[in-house]
Amino acid sequence: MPYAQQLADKQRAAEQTLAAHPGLTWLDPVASPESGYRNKAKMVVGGTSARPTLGILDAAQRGVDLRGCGIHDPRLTEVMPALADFVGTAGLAPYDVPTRRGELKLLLVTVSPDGELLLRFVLRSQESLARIRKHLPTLRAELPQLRVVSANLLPEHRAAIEGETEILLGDEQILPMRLGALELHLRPQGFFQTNSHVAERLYAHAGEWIADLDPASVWDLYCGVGGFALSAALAGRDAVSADAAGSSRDVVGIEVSAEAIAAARSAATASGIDGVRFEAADATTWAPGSADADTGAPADTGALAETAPGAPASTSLEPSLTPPETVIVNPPRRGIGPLADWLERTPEVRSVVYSSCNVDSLARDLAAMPSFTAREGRVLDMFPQTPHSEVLVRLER
Ligand SMILES: C[S@@+](CC[C@H](N)C(=O)[O-])C[C@H]1O[C@@H](n2cnc3c(N)ncnc32)[C@H](O)[C@@H]1O
Repeated sequence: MPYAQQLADKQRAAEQTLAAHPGLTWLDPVASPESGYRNKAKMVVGGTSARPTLGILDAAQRGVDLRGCGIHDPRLTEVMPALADFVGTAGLAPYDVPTRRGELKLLLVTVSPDGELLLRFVLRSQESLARIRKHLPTLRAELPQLRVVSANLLPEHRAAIEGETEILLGDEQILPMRLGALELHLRPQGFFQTNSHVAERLYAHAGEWIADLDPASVWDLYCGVGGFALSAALAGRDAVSADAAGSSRDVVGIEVSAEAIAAARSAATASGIDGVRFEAADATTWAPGSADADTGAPADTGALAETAPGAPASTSLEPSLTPPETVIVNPPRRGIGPLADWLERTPEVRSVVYSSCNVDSLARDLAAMPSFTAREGRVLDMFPQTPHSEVLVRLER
């Protein structure tokens, strides 16, 4: 399908799905490079050690090679031969799903906008770790852009991309992801938007809305490695003052993945952005718990569980335990669930910036927040050649 038609279809789909919001002004959609846009390759390894396939499994669970996939950044495609050779050199047996034998399940590779790589071996066990370590210097010599390398353990026989245990294979654990004025940090297990070009536009646009709203306080819920929170902290600062530490805006980022929070904190420190704090918590209980704490009702959240009885509830996160003026949400496809109801009944929150990768759950969540008016919306084509897109909406109470 011609790219212009893809974009027009996505725009129409978003407008139709959100047709219940007549006050919504749609801005021009943000286009992406139509190929080579994906910064991460998730390659299931099949075949044999000598002749591995890197790609997907077919219906019979046999490997299908997709190393030339056109949506991958070309800098990922060009390293695939070296990675396939490494499978043979290190004697890594691809995991065979039908017989449940073998060790190497996936290769996960991310490329930064600067061309550096994060490489992860998803393994059934530690059996092949010594051989990976032994041959890694040769791979690093061949691919000097390899910055972070790790092994992830997925011992169970299940259709998952990765397991919980991560073993670093080298000193570096951070891949810097430079997106315009923002430098984000990616660690092996954190989520990152898959299209760096469009992610840069997404954070910049959200930052423009925050600069325009100019709230004293912002919560970024589902903050991942902190793209929206850091953009919100910098929003409205000019280039000169952005160099100086300190922001008058109080920003809190909440995310369930501790790895992502560690990356967000490290990016804030590296860029000298203070006034922004990141905490690992479940946003759906953390936000209502914090707000309840402010009104004196008992708080029932992990984030507040360490607060001594009778002690001020703000000890863990001073002074942001009162609801903020603006909330940014960027949830997984299922949407924000109970947070829609919390936003609806929390009058301190005057505006919401909602970034959604699923316009159906976005429409459902907005229907649960009738006190807010959707003012502006924008389709950002994060996923060309697929029916998916990112939709950014600005809501005001
Ligand atoms: C679509 S990603 C967005 C991440 C981030 N805003 C960004 O731009 O990279 C959704 C994030 O929500 C996190 N998440 C999922 N459920 C959560 C919850 N209940 N509370 C907090 N974070 C959650 C995931 O770990 C993931 O990082």
